[in-house]
Amino acid sequence: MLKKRKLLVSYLMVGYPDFQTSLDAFRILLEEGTDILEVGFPFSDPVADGPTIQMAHEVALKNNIKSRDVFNLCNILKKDFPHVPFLVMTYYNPIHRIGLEEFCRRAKESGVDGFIVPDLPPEECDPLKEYTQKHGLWLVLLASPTSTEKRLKLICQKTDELTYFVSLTGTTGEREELPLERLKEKLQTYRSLCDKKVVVGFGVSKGSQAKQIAKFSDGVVVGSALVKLVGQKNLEGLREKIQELRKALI
Ligand SMILES: O=P(O)(O)OC[C@@H](O)[C@@H](O)c1c[nH]c2ccccc12
Repeated sequence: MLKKRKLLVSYLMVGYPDFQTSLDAFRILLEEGTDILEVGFPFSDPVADGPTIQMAHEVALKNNIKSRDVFNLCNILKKDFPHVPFLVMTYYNPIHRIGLEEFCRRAKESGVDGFIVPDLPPEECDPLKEYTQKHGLWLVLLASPTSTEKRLKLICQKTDELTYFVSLTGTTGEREELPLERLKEKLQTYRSLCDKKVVVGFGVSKGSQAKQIAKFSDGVVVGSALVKLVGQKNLEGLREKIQELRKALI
């Protein structure tokens, strides 16, 4: 299902700054050649997120965005973009609260292809994986520069289709400088252990950064830079940003 070119994974939050604007914005990501859509699910305690995305969680919750809205948005967009994988990015708590099987069932029904759950460690993913497998959903796991070799092997074994490699320790958010040399080494280690695809996220906001990272990975994830533009209701700027990133990954 994944294209051969370098992958552009784009993240936005459902319901930020309001449901309709987020729907229009997700559509722009798809129209401009996003390879994997990362669909943000609002949560009250988003510990891995920096200020830009924290604010998006907060506003979406104030807008009373619920799981029903997240799945509804996926359902609407999937009809027009059936070949793009949709990954719901959510903390574990909402999945647990709704129920693992129920969450998977409703996701599948809405055209969702899988999940990224940043606070679910590989050692603890089996209960959820039982149901993702049953429903044919991916569970994409995260690796970080501090993951040990033993852990990287486990992540590779458990993750579906691709690995989300976090570029740095810390929270999401744009960065002027990324630790590219260290990242390159870490990715070389991971790729010697694992032949699944690897995309790199955290801190990427510019075409030039995406281009450099794509030299030693299968693609990049971009979140905060896009969320910021949507928060300003700057959808033309969003379209230009995606075009810039897409072009850098040719
Ligand atoms: O915002 P950034 O730095 O561009 O990073 C991508 C990120 O936003 C997205 O993948 C994401 C949003 N929330 C998360 C929580 C944990 C890990 C990753 C994420």
